[in-house]
Amino acid sequence: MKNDILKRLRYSLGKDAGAASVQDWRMALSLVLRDQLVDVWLDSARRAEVNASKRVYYLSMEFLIGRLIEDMISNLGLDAAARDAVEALGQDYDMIVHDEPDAALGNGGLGRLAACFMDSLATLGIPAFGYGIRYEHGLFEQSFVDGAQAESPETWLSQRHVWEFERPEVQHRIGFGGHVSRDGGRATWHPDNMVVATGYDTPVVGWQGEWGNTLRLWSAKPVNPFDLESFNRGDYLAASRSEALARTISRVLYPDDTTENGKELRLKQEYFFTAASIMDLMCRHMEEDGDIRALPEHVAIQLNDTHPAIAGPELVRLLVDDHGLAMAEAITLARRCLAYTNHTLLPEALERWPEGLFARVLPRHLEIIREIEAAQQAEFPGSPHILEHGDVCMGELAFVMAHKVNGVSALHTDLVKKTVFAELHRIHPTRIVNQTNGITPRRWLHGCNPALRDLITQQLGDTWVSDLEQLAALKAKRSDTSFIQAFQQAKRSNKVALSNWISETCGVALDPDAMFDVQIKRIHEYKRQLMNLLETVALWNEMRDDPDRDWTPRVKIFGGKAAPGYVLAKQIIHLINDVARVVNADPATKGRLRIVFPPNYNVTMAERLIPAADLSEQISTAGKEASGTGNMKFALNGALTIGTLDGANVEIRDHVGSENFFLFGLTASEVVDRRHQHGFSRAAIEASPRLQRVLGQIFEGRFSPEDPHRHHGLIGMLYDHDHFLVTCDFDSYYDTQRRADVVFQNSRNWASMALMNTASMGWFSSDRTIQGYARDIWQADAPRSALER
Ligand SMILES: CCc1ccc([C@H](C)CC(=O)N[C@@H]2O[C@H](CO)[C@@H](O)[C@H](O)[C@H]2O)cc1
Repeated sequence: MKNDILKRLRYSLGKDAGAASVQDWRMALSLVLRDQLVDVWLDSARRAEVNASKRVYYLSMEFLIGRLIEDMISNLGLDAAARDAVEALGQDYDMIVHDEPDAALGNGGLGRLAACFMDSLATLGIPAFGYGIRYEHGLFEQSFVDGAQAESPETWLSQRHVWEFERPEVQHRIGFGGHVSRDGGRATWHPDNMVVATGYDTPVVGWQGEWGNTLRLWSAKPVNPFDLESFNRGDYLAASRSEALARTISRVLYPDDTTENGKELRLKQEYFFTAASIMDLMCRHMEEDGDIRALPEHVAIQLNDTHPAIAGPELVRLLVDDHGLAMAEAITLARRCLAYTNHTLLPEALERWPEGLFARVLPRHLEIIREIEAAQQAEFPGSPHILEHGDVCMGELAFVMAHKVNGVSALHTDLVKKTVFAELHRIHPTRIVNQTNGITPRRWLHGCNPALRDLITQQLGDTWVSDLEQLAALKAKRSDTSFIQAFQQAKRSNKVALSNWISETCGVALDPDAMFDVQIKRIHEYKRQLMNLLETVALWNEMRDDPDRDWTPRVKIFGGKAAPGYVLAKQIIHLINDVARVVNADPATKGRLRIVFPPNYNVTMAERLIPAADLSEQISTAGKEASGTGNMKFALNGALTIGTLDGANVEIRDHVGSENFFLFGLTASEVVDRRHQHGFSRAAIEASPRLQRVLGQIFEGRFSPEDPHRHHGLIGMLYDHDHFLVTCDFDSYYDTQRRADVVFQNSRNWASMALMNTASMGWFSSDRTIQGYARDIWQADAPRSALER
């Protein structure tokens, strides 16, 4: 490999070793690795074609991939070889792999789940394509200016993205606007604005490099790139106008992760990638099979939330307008190919597009949606409407056009049946199924936690990496002193590594023997970072009130971005940084309490923080977090969870044992009841002197002397609009934190509880989740699943 790297450096990058930069070495190493995976990739594509096997198409507006170099290395089993080769060339291996920018093509949970699913589909040998958008700019870069979030454009493509292959021959014309003409019964759409979707393919090779799938991301390009006439007239802007307009469609990821923004460009992005993907898979089917009516046998399309829900009308459009099927048959055929995953119950996240906008941008699709609505109403009179109050409801459209709909945790799926789709569930009682989320153990244990990985492999061999339930064998080690010590040592070495990184990047010194208490996720009121912060201030107060008490030293670590337009979430960030500044400067609690908030939380930072965590904060208002996946990553890496009975916390607690989980707070049904009680938050504050004191301090500007009124809005909101019941869960949360303090003081006991978490997380592998989709939704076989091996 050493010579291959030198050869690539010379002939692909035109550099000799003496002149090479870290980036050059990384590119050269990556190109050598790429050579290794192309064979299995192309071979898999050929085999899928020859076997005419059913393909899965995962349509997602987001793929939160992170870095790929380490994934490629470990899936090819080249960890040692790559490190040895790079070190033999006198280079710093960690520096080289850390040089790769994150592919931050997603906001949070939904996007990261899509990335984990791609890894599991390849590891299980299920032929699949991931389809999405090749954003020029991913999720914004976050920095803090005087404690407040500032955003700047993300620039991952400012350098060559070495893992992708541009496919200039894979192009589809995507239309917008215009009108529909009719001759006889046939409709023809005449768009008045076209762009070209060009495919960029990234190979996704599974564990042990036995199968490779494709992530095809679409980039928008103009039909006519350059208007020479305008240029010759000296109107240079006009000359590149069409190019600029076209590129806008795949220019940037919308940074909202819970609020639909109703922007026309967002609708165009959704249609652009969905239409290109549907056209692409139809071409492949017609080339390979040729019988349009056989489509459902060969194609399973999964819609990652409602963002690609236009896939239903688009498929029907092609079947009717291009293939001449009758509307009714086309609708039925399309439904047999489509399935939809719901990821949120938050009303503001459910997409509804104004009919007027639809009529302007997608006139033919609006007609077809009317046909779909009419057919649904005819067959199921009184069924909830897709077209309602002048809006196109994308949730109802996705549901009606899918043969299966799933939630992402048992509690969430239950709530989907009882709330957002209650009526449709009554009409279609077998359509909704549950598929509890999962995470890939390749990135989220084998890759990010070598210390724990090696300890486990020493014990079990390494087949656990693709058969995670084997971890259960470690339960027998919970009273094995030497194993527990080795387990503790692995955690401590991760905490030391993180302490070094935090002191370098944030200039804050951490005590690796303190409890590392971590909350990393998007900033949102329902995730209740605010409650965590209020508990921290209460703890600070009592550490100062009672300095002689044997306090468990705590390090509070926060990480997460707020959607730029989400003012309240940005205020929460500002408050956390304001409190951190005061607490970290307080000699009275020095060495006992530290608060750090490293800016620009992303996948790579999660890989750094999670292995070093002792306590995982999963404290959302019950009924609001559809599943969570960070919760799974923490437990797998030997952290204990403090959490509510929400999302997948419920199933995690069932698997790890209630004795190994710090539960607190109202349940989902208690939340609903409490909300109906008038003045519930004032009553809760009234009943908690501890909370009153903290709210008073913040309100008076104790943590923002330079702007005493800064947090008035936030605190005022808790008195009268505490929609997410921070006030009601505060005391039980505080008490549970104190319980965790006591347990942590018995490090041996804590470690065996942590081991029980790691050992019990096998079921939360995304391999198990994907096998569930393959069995219950796609009817696709998984040739390489552990079961089949
Ligand atoms: C239209 C704006 C928008 C963009 C993204 C979203 C996503 C659905 C939000 C999201 O990421 N949801 C998270 O999905 C995860 C994967 O299933 C779950 O684990 C999280 O609980 C859920 O919040 C909603 C609305």
